[in-house]
Amino acid sequence: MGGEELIQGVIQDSNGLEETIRVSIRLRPLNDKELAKNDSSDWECINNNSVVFRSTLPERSMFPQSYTFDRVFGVDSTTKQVYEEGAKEVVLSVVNGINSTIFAYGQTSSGKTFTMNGVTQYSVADIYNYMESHRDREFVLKFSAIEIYNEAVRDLLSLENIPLRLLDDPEKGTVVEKLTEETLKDRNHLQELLSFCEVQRKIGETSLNETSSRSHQILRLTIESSARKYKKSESSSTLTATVNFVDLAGSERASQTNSAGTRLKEGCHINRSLLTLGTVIRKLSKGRNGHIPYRDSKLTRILQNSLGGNGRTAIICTMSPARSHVEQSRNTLLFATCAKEVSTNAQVNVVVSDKALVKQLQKELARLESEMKSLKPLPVKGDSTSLLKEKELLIEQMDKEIKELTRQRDLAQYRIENLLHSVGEDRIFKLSENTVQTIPDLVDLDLDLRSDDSSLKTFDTFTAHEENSPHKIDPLFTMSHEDNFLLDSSTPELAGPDPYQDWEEIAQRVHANSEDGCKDVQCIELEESKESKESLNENGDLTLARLEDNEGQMISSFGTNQATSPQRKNKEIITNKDYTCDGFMPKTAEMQKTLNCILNLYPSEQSFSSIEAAKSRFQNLKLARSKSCLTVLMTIPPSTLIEKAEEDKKPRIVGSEVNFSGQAEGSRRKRGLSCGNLEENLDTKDSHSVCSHCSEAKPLQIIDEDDDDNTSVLNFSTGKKGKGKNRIKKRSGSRLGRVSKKEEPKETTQEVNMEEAQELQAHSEWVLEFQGQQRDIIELWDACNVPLVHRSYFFILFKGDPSDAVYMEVELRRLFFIREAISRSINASGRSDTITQASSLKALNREREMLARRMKKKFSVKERDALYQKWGIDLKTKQRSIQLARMLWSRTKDFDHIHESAALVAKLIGFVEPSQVSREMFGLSFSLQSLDHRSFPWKRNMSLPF
Ligand SMILES: Nc1ncnc2c1ncn2[C@@H]1O[C@H](COP(=O)(O)OP(=O)(O)OP(=O)(O)O)[C@@H](O)[C@H]1O
Repeated sequence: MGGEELIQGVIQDSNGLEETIRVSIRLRPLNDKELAKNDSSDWECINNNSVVFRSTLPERSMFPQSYTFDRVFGVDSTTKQVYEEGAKEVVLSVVNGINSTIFAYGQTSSGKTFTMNGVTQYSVADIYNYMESHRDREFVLKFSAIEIYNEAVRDLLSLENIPLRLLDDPEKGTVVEKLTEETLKDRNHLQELLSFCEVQRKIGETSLNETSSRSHQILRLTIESSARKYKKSESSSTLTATVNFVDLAGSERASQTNSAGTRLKEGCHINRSLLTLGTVIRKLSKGRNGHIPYRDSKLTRILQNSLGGNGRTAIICTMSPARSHVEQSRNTLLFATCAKEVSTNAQVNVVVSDKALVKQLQKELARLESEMKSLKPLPVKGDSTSLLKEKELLIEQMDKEIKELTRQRDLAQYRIENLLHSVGEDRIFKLSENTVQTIPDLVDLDLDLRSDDSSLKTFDTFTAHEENSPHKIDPLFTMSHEDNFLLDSSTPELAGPDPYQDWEEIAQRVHANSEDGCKDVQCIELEESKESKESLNENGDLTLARLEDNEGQMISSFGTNQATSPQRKNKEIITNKDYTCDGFMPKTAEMQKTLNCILNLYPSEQSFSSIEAAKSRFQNLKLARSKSCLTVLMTIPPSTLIEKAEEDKKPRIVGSEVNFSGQAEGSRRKRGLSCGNLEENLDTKDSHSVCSHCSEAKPLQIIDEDDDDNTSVLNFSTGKKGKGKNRIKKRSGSRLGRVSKKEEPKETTQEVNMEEAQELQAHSEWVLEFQGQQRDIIELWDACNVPLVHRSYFFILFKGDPSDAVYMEVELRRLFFIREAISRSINASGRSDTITQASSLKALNREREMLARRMKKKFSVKERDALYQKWGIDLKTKQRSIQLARMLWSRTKDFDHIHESAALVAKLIGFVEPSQVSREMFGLSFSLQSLDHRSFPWKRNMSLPF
């Protein structure tokens, strides 16, 4: 074999030859001993394929047992026949590149060695004959021989008796490590080696003093054949195959050997290999499913390819015909029967030359490269690691964010709860304020039943609420709620539950109804809006007409700190509508219309159907509560004022009239506005009697004021520290007049004078107190940025009547509270130097809006309707309450939340007990129980216009 054509690999033909193991039976002749013992044969080969057991015993002779195999050789058969018909075909497959194996299986001294030696010789002869007959091809023969004894592998070509290890080769399967493999030079060389192996085996057996083979012998002849090449550049394929000649040890069982000690151990090992061989054959005979225990013995492991694998196999089972060996013979036949069923898949093993292999490998490499290009590159380990770390960091960061957001959410929820809580308190407070400012408009209508006690109770309730509230109100939010009413002069936003889906429809109906009632008033108002300016310019001192100073300029210092500077009041004009006379006028007019509507809505039998009736009653009743409020109610309609003023061009008796006309005459003297004055001015018919109240208390001297003493609505509402002394003096006069009118005649003039003196003294003290409170309130309005609307309302309603004390007190308390809250807020921010009050209030407004939005979302329509039903408010009541609230709101624009107002009205007028008004309804933090109905005694007697 040339060195340039090294065998690099074996390629098996995919189209293998599947066949079963060729099984032959050979009966040896009776040997001399057997013949001597007349150990006659019970076996008869009836044909070339069957052997029959015929017992010589009469009782068994009738039941012959027949065994059929590929070939059965009788005692007369020669080894050549056995080889030719039982092994040659299989053996010579090796020259065609197919592995082959010839087994000799049988009991001891059955003729295995005898037969196998002959078969090997014939095979070698035939192989060489084949080689010689195929000169066009080159053949390489290699020979190796091993012996397996006691599961030890021995190299028969080696003189050293060293056990060899078995190795697993991926291509060749199990190989014997360091096995001598002789390349045969010629057939003689092979014969010498065969002889040597025989000697080696016999030497071993001789050492054991045994005549029979106790070991397995495997002679292996490998043949590489290739087409003979004529040019060095030519490449050719090579066929390579191995033929194994296996002479097994005797198959008898250990028990049958009657051996012990070494013999027993030997027998066990022999049996181990033979038993494993039998198991493998038996399993293979049933198919290749399941585990085949090739590795359970050295024999089966080495012959794995020959047993049901890539190769052709022939088994020659030798048997003794002696009757004494019947059982062993039967076992041999059973093994042969199983082996007959085993199929193999012989394939041609093509050895590719290095060049062909390189070429083939290059082709394969190109194909693989093409496939790799079409595949996406897998991520490198380093990249995937960094990516993993990146994602872990991201997850960690997201976890942190989630925790932070969760914390913020909890904090926000807590804050919102506090807000709602505080809003509830504030809302009640605000409602209380509304009650003070708006409901009193209704309250004042019920002149018969009002008392100082009721108002005081109301005030007490509010005070107690503020002082005894179990809730700690956050100043910041409290302030924001406060300013919800105080700081926002715009039309209040409908926040919170809005149960009035049919609002517009209802409103239109109500509006129509109310407009009917207010038609006259509105008509007058239209006239008034036009005439009032003229009259203002002409007269200048009516309640709502005092909008310009002596030079005719608008006073524009509402709601600003500048308002406290009298020097600037006539010089600056604020263009903002809400803070100018133009902005103030409609609001005041709206309020006035509302009040008029309320008056008109009351039935005549309740003495409130007409202003005249009310005025008449007023003149005859003792004003126990806010006289100024009532007076405003009775005198606010400017048209009426104007009408009365125009009608009474004639000189007035009272000092105010004198002053009025005096101003018309160009005098710079002005008069303070007081309820009494207005009342007196308006009531032309009864002017004398009313004025007599004032005149009794020296009204003429007191009412007259200096030119600079501006105590008009604008001055008061804008926070100007007007000299209210004269006005208060005038009030004291009214008070005195009222008192004197209601009092019974005194028994003596002295007692009367004493009482009057005491009362005068008390009233003087109140006047001073009121004046001080007024100054404080004005300052606080500025400090708290109280809108003009509120200032105006307050001014109109409370003008120094002793019964106004509670309202003054409430206003002061609230303003103090707001100012303190603002201060705390600014201080809490730590940036008092940079954060202005305005910015703080702006922030609070934002919070208020946020809160309002939240409240707005609180209930759905269905939920609200369900609540109405739950609270026993039927649709009619609901609509009526809505009507009233709508009317009030549309006129005054002073309700922050119309729905709340409506509900409050509905509750307080007696449809439902106030105690049933829950926080759910108003979005308040606690029940309106604090607004105990005793605080609103008017409701028991008040009849609503529906
Ligand atoms: N077909 C045969 N014709 C004539 N003699 C035979 C035949 N077969 C075997 N013998 C003889 O029988 C004897 C035993 O044969 P052999 O040694 O081959 O048996 P064996 O099966 O190999 O026994 P062991 O397993 O103990 O080696 C030998 O003397 C052999 O010459």
